[in-house]
Amino acid sequence: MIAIEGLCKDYEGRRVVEDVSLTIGRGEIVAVVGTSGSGKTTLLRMVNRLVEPSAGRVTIEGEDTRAQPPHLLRRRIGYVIQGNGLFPHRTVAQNIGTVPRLLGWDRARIAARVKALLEIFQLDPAEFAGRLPHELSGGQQQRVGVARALAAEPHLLLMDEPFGALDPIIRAKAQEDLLAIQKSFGTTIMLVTHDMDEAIALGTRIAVMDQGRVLQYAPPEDIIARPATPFVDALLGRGDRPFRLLSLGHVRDLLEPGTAQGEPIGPEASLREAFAECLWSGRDALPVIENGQALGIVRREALARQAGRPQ
Ligand SMILES: Nc1ncnc2c1ncn2[C@@H]1O[C@H](COP(=O)(O)OP(=O)(O)OP(=O)(O)O)[C@@H](O)[C@H]1O
Repeated sequence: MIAIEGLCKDYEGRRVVEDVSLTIGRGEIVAVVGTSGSGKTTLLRMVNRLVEPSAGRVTIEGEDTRAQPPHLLRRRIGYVIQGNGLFPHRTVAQNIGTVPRLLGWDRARIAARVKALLEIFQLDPAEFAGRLPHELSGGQQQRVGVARALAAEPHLLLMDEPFGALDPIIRAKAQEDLLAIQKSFGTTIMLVTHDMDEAIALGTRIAVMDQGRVLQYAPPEDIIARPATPFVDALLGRGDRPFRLLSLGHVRDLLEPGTAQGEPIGPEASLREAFAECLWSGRDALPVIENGQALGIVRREALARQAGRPQ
């Protein structure tokens, strides 16, 4: 568990992070959202001591982060920034192997880890290991950046707008990959994002910041259903709330017996996608099919009900 206790940061007498306390459970993904300048990056960087707090403390599994020199602390914590921050004159393999090398892993172990990570991120090692960052697309660079951060198997991964520069399709894929990796490694993730949809899609909990303070720290469904302040409400966007709520659920949740006509949908598709498909195709129900087998239907009326404010 990570405990952030009464964390503050002052720059030239101005407080930019004000008394932030949060606990992050093992394996959680905490998304930090808020307006520009609200202190998100500063908060994140105080966790790995790229920024030293003015007051308060951070503990990881009960150990104060000040118990060891910052450069040693940072070898245990993955860090990914927008635009990936890869070393331009080092190959993909050398970039990914950076922290394991610093930790003194032997060559064979590093090579095996680099190969495994490239495969996880669907980059053929034979083709990509020897390339320089500028020989990759933006999306590939971003994947290498995440692979590098995960190389030494950190328990904690800090991510600052990691997908901000990606187009919507690559971004959705990168988010999917991150969720899959998080599931298989059990990594705890703290992620700063401007994008409320991203926070809702990825976060087990969301911390909403404004002017250095955390206004609400709760699971996405609570933030949507019960925003703590008018600011949180405004950040969510009133017009989008029903759809954001739907994006949290899956077709499997509203599956009913029956048959329906037309293009089917899979049980793992989001309720938002199913509702959009009903509206777009003018159908009252969609057939739900998995691996060629009919499972039942999902009805527009049930989807519309699900989009209403929870009681
Ligand atoms: N090194 C610094 N010296 C002085 N002021 C700073 C420094 N770093 C950040 N700030 C100020 O602290 C405030 C919070 O900045 P921070 O980068 O944490 O915000 P943010 O929420 O991440 O913003 P954005 O979403 O635009 O990246 C801003 O007003 C910024 O100008």
